[in-house]
Amino acid sequence: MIEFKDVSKTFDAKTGTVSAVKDVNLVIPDGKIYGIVGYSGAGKSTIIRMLNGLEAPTTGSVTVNGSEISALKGKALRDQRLKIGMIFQHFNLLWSRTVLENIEFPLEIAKLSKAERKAKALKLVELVGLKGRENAYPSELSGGQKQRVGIARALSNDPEILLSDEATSALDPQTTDEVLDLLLDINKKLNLSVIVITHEMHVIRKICDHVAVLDAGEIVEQGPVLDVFKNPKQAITKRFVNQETDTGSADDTNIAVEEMLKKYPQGKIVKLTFHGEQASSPIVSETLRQFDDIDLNIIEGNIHQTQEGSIGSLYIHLLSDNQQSIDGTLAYFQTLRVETEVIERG
Ligand SMILES: Nc1ncnc2c1ncn2[C@@H]1O[C@H](COP(=O)(O)OP(=O)(O)OP(=O)(O)O)[C@@H](O)[C@H]1O
Repeated sequence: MIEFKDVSKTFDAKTGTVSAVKDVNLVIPDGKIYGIVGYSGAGKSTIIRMLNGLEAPTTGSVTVNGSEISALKGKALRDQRLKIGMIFQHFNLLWSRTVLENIEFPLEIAKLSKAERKAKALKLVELVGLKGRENAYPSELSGGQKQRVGIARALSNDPEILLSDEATSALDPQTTDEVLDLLLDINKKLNLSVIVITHEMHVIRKICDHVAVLDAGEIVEQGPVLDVFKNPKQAITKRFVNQETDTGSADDTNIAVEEMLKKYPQGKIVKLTFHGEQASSPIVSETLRQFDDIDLNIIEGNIHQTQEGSIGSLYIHLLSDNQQSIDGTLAYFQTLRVETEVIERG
């Protein structure tokens, strides 16, 4: 288990004191995939650096399986670092070495014999789906293949934790999904804890069990991924969730909503968010059967899968001469346990 307890980190810069991480509390259980999402400058790198002992917290403690990282020195710290494998946005491969040699590199440092290194690296090549490419150089590989090498290398010392630092940010959407599927597969096969640092909610939604939202050094919201998607509380979390649940761009949606509001100023635009079984229930037709003086236009909708089930969102326009029916419809959605948000002109 990884625990950040009341962790703050400040830096003394020329411009004054920078508060990079503020009073962070996190508990990451073994074997889970835990996401930390934040925009640039939110403090993600500082959190990683405190986890692998490159920075010490100014106050508070970071412990991994009971040992406090900032108290470790010399060999104990080096041994602890071996328990954390890392993968990076730009892969950090050695360009003059083949796939196999890259994977063997940490094992050379760990002073394994040539035969042991090779046997282990070959197993890892197979695990990450690169069989047949052992002797290729990084320049001969696609981005997704390079990241597979990065993953195999990160696993070579049998770490307890895999730390993914924006590992899919340089990849196209399809390759991103392939690499995420591989991380999921490795998490299950090796029962490894995976910490995913990202600015992309898609990555969180697709593989994480739990998410913490980091904003200006603070964790402003955290919880199981489905809960956070269903009911984001903070404005920044809503922005992250909307990255994922809106089908068009935020601008397209805003334009469509503005047009609808202009066209039917007396109606209401409502965003419905539904999950699990509701995502496949005929909610719209059930609602229309209940209220015969309601007209309902669908503006746009979508559905996505998370590790805990599906989640969908639907923008609708409700129109009626009878305000009570509109209120009744909104209340009816709530009885169906659909999250509703009335969109007002921004
Ligand atoms: N060594 C340092 N000295 C001074 N300020 C620092 C130092 N390291 C980080 N900071 C500041 O702390 C804040 C958090 O930085 P950090 O690199 O952790 O964010 P991040 O979320 O990883 O951003 P990015 O995704 O852009 O790397 C920023 O304001 C940054 O300028």
